[in-house]
Amino acid sequence: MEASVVCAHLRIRVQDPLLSTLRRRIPLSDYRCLRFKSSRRSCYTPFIRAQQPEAMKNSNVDSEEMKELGSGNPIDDIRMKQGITIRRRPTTGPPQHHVGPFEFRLENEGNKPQNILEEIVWNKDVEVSKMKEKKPLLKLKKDMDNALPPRDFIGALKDSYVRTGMPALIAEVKKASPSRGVLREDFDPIEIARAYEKGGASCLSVLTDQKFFQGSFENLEAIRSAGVKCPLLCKEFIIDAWQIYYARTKGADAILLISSVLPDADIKYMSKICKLLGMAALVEVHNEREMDRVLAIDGIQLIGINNRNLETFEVDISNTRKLLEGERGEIIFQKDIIVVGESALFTPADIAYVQESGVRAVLVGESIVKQQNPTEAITGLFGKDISKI
Ligand SMILES: O=P(O)(O)OC[C@@H](O)[C@@H](O)c1c[nH]c2ccccc12
Repeated sequence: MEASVVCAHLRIRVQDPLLSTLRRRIPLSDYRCLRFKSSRRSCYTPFIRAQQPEAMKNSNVDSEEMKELGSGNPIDDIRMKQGITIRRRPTTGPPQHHVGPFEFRLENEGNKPQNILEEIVWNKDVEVSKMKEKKPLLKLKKDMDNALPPRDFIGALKDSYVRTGMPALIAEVKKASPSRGVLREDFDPIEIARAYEKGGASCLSVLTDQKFFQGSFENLEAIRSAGVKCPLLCKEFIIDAWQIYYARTKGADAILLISSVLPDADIKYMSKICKLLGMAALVEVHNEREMDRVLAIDGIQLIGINNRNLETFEVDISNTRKLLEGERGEIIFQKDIIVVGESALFTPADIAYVQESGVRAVLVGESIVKQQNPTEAITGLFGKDISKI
């Protein structure tokens, strides 16, 4: 007898000796401590999960049932069901796979991130653990008493849209990116922030990731302390609620939640924390599936459609249009959600295109940060001086 089961990355064949041993010889109560070495395939070491799925209990498991069982790991199951391809960093050894009642690791499988976004997230995991150790949440909460008060990020976008009839601008203070390299050598964050404000930006986005974007929390704090009035988005890869509190202590008024990284439960929980702290959450989506997930969550007020795929770096501004067509656009309209068109916007025609698609705000970095005079760059991008409207 042989059962063939498929999981995310591989197909394994569980051979007869293993299955029949499972059926005949193992008392159910001993499942948790057993470990099998497969003599035929030395590359994997399946062992039995502590909790037995119901279907295993009658011990007549055939290949079809095995397929139905799912991974048995609730967190992985949820992520998979929601189409989240970005995996969290395995803490030790190669990643663990789950097939029906089995957990196993492939000894030869590299413990490497599959794409740049995954690499960033894994790196962030290590970084945040260290930061949390230095400053546990209780201490951090004390720092929040001294933080400058949060400002109305969404209100600023709405006011600007109503006033100008053009998408409100979230201008990004961005030195470099993994896809474009260094965008500006003479990078003075405060000077750039002031220039953006002068050019008519409603809000600013400040990259804080050091390793991949050459950003920092010092930049965020410095811009806030310099008296720049535009509300500030902390552009960070958030994977832990601790980071939201940290961003608040550094003067952030909004944070980014990336739906290809975070399951629905995290998005719900983290956006609630934002509300409690008086901050906004910009929830980023890149495809229809992510958009549908986010639209099904109550209380989401701000959605960003990224025209850049963070896994492959491909850019396509028609993505904004695609995700706002038909029923999705209707729901967004009814819920009065503000949609932000993100990335790869360079010309007045690009701005007009995303506005016609239904966005009320845009998030722009490269095209304005690269130019010597960012104030004039904004006028060039919109085709007019939006600071005077
Ligand atoms: O520089 P651009 O192409 O104008 O893009 C700005 C912004 O949309 C981009 O930096 C961005 C969008 N979502 C992100 C998530 C993480 C890091 C960066 C981003």
